Amino acid sequence: MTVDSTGELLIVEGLSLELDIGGMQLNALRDVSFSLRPGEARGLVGESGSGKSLTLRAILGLLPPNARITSGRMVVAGQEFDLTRTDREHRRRIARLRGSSVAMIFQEPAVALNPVVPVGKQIIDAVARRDGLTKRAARDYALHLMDLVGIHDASTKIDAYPFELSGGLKQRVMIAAAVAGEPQLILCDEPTTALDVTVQKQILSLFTHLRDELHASLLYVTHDLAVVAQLCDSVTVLYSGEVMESSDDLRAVFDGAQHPYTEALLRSTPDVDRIEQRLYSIPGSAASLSERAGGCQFARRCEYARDDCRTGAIPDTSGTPGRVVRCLHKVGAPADGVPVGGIDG
Ligand SMILES: Nc1ncnc2c1ncn2[C@@H]1O[C@H](COP(=O)(O)OP(=O)(O)OP(=O)(O)O)[C@@H](O)[C@H]1O
Repeated sequence: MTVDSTGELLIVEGLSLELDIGGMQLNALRDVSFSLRPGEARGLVGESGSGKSLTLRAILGLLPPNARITSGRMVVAGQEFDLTRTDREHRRRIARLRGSSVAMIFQEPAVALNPVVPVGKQIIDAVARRDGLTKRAARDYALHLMDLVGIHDASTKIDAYPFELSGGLKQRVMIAAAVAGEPQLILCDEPTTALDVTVQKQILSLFTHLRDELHASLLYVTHDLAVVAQLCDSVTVLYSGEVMESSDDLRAVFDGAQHPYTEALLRSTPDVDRIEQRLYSIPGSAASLSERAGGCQFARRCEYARDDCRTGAIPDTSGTPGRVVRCLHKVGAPADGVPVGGIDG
């Protein structure tokens, strides 16, 4: 496996992105950085609109036409990319990553699967992109992949059309096609959101299984910290296009979130061990792209916010290697024992 000299499989550094909306250039991502070791699963967490999908799309070179990367560097499997480049050579290099080192699993199988082609053929086509496989070997390998992703009667299902399969099975087909190229890195964009709870659990177990089988790294986008707890080793929390908190050690965040937004997210995540609990709901809503101001983006909803949070860039105040906390008044810091406005506010 090729990795960066630092031992990381993926490094995203200083990714900033603007969207052209009605002629206005609006910041959608600002200085987003994180990395992933071989075999690691990192959760990329945040509410709707926080920039999770745009981050994945920037890595894959699949951005919408009105998006422009204004800064950012990426290293994938030892290859370096200046993400601000848009020339053909750069686009070709990034496109080459897709289907080889990097695979993407989308939220909606309907988007990724062709409705008029049998699912088996779609997996075989993905398999056939690998060098030197005969038709027969590609079919056998497709059957193996279907088995790997838990499609038990693969020899029957291989000829089915997507509409003949349940949502969970379609998701498994999409995953089989995505891993056909034996990717080192799998990017997942909320792949269980459209599924019911039981199937969600099965698909999450499948990802754990695939990680073990393929030794792949996962970058898993979700709004749900409970999913991250189940699947991931590390976490990066996004809010309004900026990293609020990030840790190579997931446990450290669950045991002691330092950013008020992470703490609020944890308080609003159901705990299966406590049935009779009232879930916390973060007051207010995130600013729209055009309303985003300087300072900490979360300040307008933050119980701990003070005047200094609303101006200037917010530095990383973590002081711990492998951890980032962009907050001037961290949760649990001595001066912040009592949140401004009180705990019930
Ligand atoms: N092509 C686009 N044109 C205009 N606005 C866009 C475009 N793509 C994304 N946005 C906006 O950029 C912000 C970030 O979008 P993104 O899809 O990355 O969020 P997300 O965290 O993945 O949200 P969700 O969980 O709802 O998918 C949102 O406010 C979204 O509406």
